[in-house]
Amino acid sequence: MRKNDYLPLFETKLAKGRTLFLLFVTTIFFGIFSIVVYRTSYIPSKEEGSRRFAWIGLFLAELWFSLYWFITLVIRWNPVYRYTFKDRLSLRYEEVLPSVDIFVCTADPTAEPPSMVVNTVLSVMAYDYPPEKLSVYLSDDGCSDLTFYAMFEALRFSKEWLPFCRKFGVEPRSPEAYFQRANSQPLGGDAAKANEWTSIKKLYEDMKTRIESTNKAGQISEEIRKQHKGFREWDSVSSRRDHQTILQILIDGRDPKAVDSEGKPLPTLVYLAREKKPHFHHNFKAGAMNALIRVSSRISNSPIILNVDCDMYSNNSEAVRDAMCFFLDEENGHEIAFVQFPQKFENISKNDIYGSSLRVIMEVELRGIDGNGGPCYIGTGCFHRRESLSGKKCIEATKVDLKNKNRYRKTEENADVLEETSKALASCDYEENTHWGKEMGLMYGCVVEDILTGLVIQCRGWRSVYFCPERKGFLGAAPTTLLQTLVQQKRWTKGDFQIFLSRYCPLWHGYNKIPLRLQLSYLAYSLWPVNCFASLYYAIVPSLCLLQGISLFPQMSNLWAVPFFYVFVGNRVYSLVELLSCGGTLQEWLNDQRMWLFKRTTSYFFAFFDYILKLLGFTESAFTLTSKVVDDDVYKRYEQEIIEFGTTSPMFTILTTVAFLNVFGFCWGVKRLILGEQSLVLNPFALQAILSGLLVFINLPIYQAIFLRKDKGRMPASVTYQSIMFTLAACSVALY
Ligand SMILES: O=c1ccn([C@@H]2O[C@H](COP(=O)(O)OP(=O)(O)O[C@H]3O[C@H](CO)[C@@H](O)[C@H](O)[C@H]3O)[C@@H](O)[C@H]2O)c(=O)[nH]1
Ligand SMILES: [Mn+2]
Repeated sequence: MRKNDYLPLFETKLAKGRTLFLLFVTTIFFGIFSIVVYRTSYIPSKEEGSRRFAWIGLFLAELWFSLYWFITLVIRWNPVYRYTFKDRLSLRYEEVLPSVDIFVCTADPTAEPPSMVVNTVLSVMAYDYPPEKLSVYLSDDGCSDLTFYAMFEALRFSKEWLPFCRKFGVEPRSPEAYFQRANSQPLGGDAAKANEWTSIKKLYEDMKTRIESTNKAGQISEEIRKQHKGFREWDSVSSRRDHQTILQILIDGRDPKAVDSEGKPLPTLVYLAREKKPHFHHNFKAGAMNALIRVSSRISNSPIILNVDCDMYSNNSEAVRDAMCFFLDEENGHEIAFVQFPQKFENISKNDIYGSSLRVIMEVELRGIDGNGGPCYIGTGCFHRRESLSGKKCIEATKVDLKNKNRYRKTEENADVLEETSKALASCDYEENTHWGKEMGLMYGCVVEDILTGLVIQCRGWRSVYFCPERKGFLGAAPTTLLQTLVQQKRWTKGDFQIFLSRYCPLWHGYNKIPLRLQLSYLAYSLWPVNCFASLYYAIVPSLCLLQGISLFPQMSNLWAVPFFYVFVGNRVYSLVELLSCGGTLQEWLNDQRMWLFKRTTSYFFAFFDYILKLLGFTESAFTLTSKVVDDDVYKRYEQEIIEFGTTSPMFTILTTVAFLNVFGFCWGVKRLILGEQSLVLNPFALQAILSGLLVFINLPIYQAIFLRKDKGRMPASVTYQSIMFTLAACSVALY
């Protein structure tokens, strides 16, 4: 055994059941191999023109699926589980814990209500960590005085909230989430405690009411404006796209008067709206983060940076300590650039109707990618080493000593002076002719700045770690309508594809820098959009061929049908078991299957063409913000798990057209099975009809939305008409 001092601060365990997995994979592999043999040895002759054509297309689609299957296999090869020892951390380093800068990003007071932002900010201010070592920065790309006002309220409420959290070990430390959950049982029934609970709850609710009514009014009253000098800044703001830098240190942690109601120090709290000018590209979230990196380096300069989206509150007050177990580990800590926590969501419907919990990605795939060399950076819930964001390679980095005895950084400047002198760091032209966005900070030019930045950091020799504590570290808001989900997926898909085709392609850029299996893991996401072609083909052509009487699969009695069955059923059963084993339900699996079809035929398809249009210079990539608010009516349907259509969108037209084609194909298929002379097992159309039948089953909610539903979320008539036209066109092409 090693000396006590050197007991590691974290440990890594490998997943079990690998032999079984290997066995299963081998059988699937033989299945795929047999399909390839069948497809190549029975290619229809040239005389059967259209059948030959359809056959080869199907074969190509199957080859693509096989390649993609191989990549998902690489991801599942070697999942790892991480565990931390926070008690050892406290024993060894309690006095010298590193300080942490926490960045929260928000961009629009309408899509991201200030009352939500406040909760996120309060939750991270209340971490179980020495408060004098925490600095919270809010970046407001919406440059909204409403959001600033909410921060001002947070500053006052934190003086009561932080002591309350400490005293009662509150979890989670977002007041909204806490009061929603603990409502029925205020702290175990003790009268004094109950009183305290009631009074802080009232304080919170009053604050929330004030924030929301101010928000509704759309402006700040004169009375409030007098209470903080910061409000005056908005006198010279003409629009959110054109304004000076607004930097306000709301709480200055160095100030001995900055204490909570128990006299304990408060964390530093800073509001920043970086400068915006019409002619400067602001690079969305990556630009905001880079401005924060610079500004914070003057104000607190903590060696560790945590970044969260404004909709993702801290759900586990010990998460900072968990992260430190990795960074401070004597043996492996020095090469770890970031510690990524999973994205978990609190607003998932019972059976995750839109598949937005990303359960399999979070529970299975990222663990696997961690085993392959380190998880990707997924934008939120991630602790970074400041040094690794500065563009340095791992071996070149000075490895600043993270340990820190000093309570505060020694800057003599008082807060007002500090504000003035730091402003320039967030101005539009600061980055001109610098390496920011290219070598330093988060990378520009990609709508998934997170994935790209993570990849580049890993290629500089840094490691990363994926950590899923039992009590979820962060909880966010997932999109709650079908269209929002598809649009979000489109942004991700487009961004990942853009990386694939750029000079940062994991295959070239990562060559010899990161392990091959990590390069391949990145491909799983980069190649998402290409899936659309194979999927659209498989969802449309076999159905159309049923109309025309072209058979594309072996008869059921034929031995060659076995691999088709086995590979299809085997893989579906595997995905079901996988989902169930990480806590999903059967219905959730079905929903997930449907969403995969929907995403592949719409989001991926549009992402692909958007990218091509951008390449040709027709469009600029934009970051379409996911709205975090929806109508009550819409939300009710979400909770009842009724799929929301309700608006016209080309995405819905595609979905509906495919659904109609499947119905036609299926009806014709059934007709052929009934009228055919052979029995079912001998009928050459049986497998194809089953395929169309499955697609019809998956698409059932679409037919419902068209024909049966009366609510506002039903399919708009114009979408239906358009789709009928497309369907008829496709059918007539197929038939004549
Ligand atoms: O110009 C912008 C646009 C967005 N944001 C912030 O970026 C975050 C993510 O935006 P959201 O609309 O919630 O997108 P999601 O699809 O939910 O975000 C996921 O995907 C993004 C990359 O596409 C990552 O940056 C995020 O961390 C990740 O959660 C939010 O806090 C926004 O306030 C900005 O600060 N400035
Ligand atoms: Mn989000």
